[in-house]
Amino acid sequence: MGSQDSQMKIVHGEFGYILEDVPHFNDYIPSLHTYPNPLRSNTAYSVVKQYFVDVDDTVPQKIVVHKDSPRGVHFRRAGPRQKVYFKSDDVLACIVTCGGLCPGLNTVIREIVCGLSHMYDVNKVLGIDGGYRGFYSKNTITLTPKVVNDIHKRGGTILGTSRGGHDTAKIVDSIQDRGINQVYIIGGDGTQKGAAVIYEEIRRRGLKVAIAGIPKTIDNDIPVIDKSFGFDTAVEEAQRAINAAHVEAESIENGIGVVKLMGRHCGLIAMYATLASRDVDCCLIPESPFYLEGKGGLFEFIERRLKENGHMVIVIAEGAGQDLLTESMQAANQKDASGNKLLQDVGLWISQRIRDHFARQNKMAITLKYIDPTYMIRAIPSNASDNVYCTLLAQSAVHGAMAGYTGFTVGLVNGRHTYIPFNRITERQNNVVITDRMWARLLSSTNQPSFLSPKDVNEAEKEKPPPTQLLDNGNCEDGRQSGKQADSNYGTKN
Ligand SMILES: Nc1ncnc2c1ncn2[C@@H]1O[C@H](COP(=O)(O)OP(=O)(O)O)[C@@H](O)[C@H]1O
Ligand SMILES: O=P(O)(O)OC[C@H]1O[C@](O)(COP(=O)(O)O)[C@@H](O)[C@@H]1O
Ligand SMILES: [Mg+2]
Repeated sequence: MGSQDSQMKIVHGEFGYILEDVPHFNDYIPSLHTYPNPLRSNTAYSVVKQYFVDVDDTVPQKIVVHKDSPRGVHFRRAGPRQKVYFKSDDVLACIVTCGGLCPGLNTVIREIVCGLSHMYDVNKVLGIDGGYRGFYSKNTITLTPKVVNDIHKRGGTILGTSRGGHDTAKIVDSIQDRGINQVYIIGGDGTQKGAAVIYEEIRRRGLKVAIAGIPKTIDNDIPVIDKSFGFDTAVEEAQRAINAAHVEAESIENGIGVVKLMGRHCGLIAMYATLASRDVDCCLIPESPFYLEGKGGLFEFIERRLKENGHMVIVIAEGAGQDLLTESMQAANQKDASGNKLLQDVGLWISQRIRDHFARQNKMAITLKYIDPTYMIRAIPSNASDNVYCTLLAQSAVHGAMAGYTGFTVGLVNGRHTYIPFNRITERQNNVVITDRMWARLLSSTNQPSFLSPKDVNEAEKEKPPPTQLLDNGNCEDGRQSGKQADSNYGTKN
């Protein structure tokens, strides 16, 4: 490997190889003592050939390549290392969950506690109560394998969560005062930004404290990673609402079922729930503008679909059409404690607009049922495959912290578990790219109008990354600018 960037720990190798590495204690603490990994004598793991990850193992961000394309960006492969930087008895770990709920939070908590205990004989783990503010305003919860044994069967987080309340200095004071030396932070983009500044402060103070993030987002809008835990569970649960809407709609003449799903800025839940269901006639998402009246508008489409089929189902993501909701502007600039914009209820609004339209037209009597399962799809336990996924994420985080890595987020990249620098997952958000094949698949499955003029397509195209995956979005000159580009993300990969 060649030169190293002092700011971002970027290592350049041959043939355009780039490693976007994560920090390590060795970067700022000299002459640290190391210990053999206790897994060497663990009866379950010691029989595995090549159980330990080679120090040079890295994972490419882009897997679609041509014979002459550069090797591109890589991330450090997650997993256990031969040497660890903590003696088991010396570890005092803590876990905190922040931001909105997501299926699988409890599973990740469980597997961090069990991973630390069963793999590394670490038995001092604290739960921080109620998000970041719990570091300085509340007591901690003692977490043992027994305490967390069956929490994966429950929705929510046994630790509680919150928005707002991030005071970096006070959080790091609390970490230092309590003697905590491993911090596991489970949360979304806001939480990971918070984790990044905690790491910076820890490093500034020269503390041997590992900061490990586990990315959480129900919307699946964290870039770089293949998908976020709990997303599949949420999409599955959304099917129940869509089914109910369909049953209601098809049981009555000109029945319309409207289902509002989560997605402030990103329509991935709505898109996948629609693609999975096949009962949906129209899916509306924040990324795709639409209009109601006139030729090519939503009302015209509803009329046509009702004439053809006698019923229809509309799925709308909560962030869709916000620009159209001008009536109640007084709430438009309200924000939550974390600074996230509060949205108007687009489901209620669109339901009323559809009712008004058909009442005014007086040519077709409709019956509309509005179903709002918003919180039901996230306040549930994770499904079986998300449980396994959560387990591997948690174990990756534990292996990384024990091996002395810090300032990283764990994430699945092209099917392999990796350590990703915080900035790569917080610098922008993923979303549906409406000029990509996945959205085309949706349009073709619902046969809904795209609501796009050629001008809109051009606009969307400008925001898109280059047409092949050959250039790495994060590093090609033009790729950094757009917040709306496709990544190697599950949601947008096609
Ligand atoms: N830029 C930031 N710097 C530090 N902390 C942040 C930042 N953005 C959000 N946070 C904190 O992260 C936590 C969760 O953020 P929030 O946006 O509510 O949820 P999510 O992590 O799911 O995006 C909150 O405690 C919030 O104060
Ligand atoms: O009502 P709350 O708790 O603020 O959460 C609702 C919002 O959180 C989200 O689920 C996004 O949260 P995450 O992506 O961080 O999980 C949005 O889709 C939704 O609008
Ligand atoms: Mg967020």
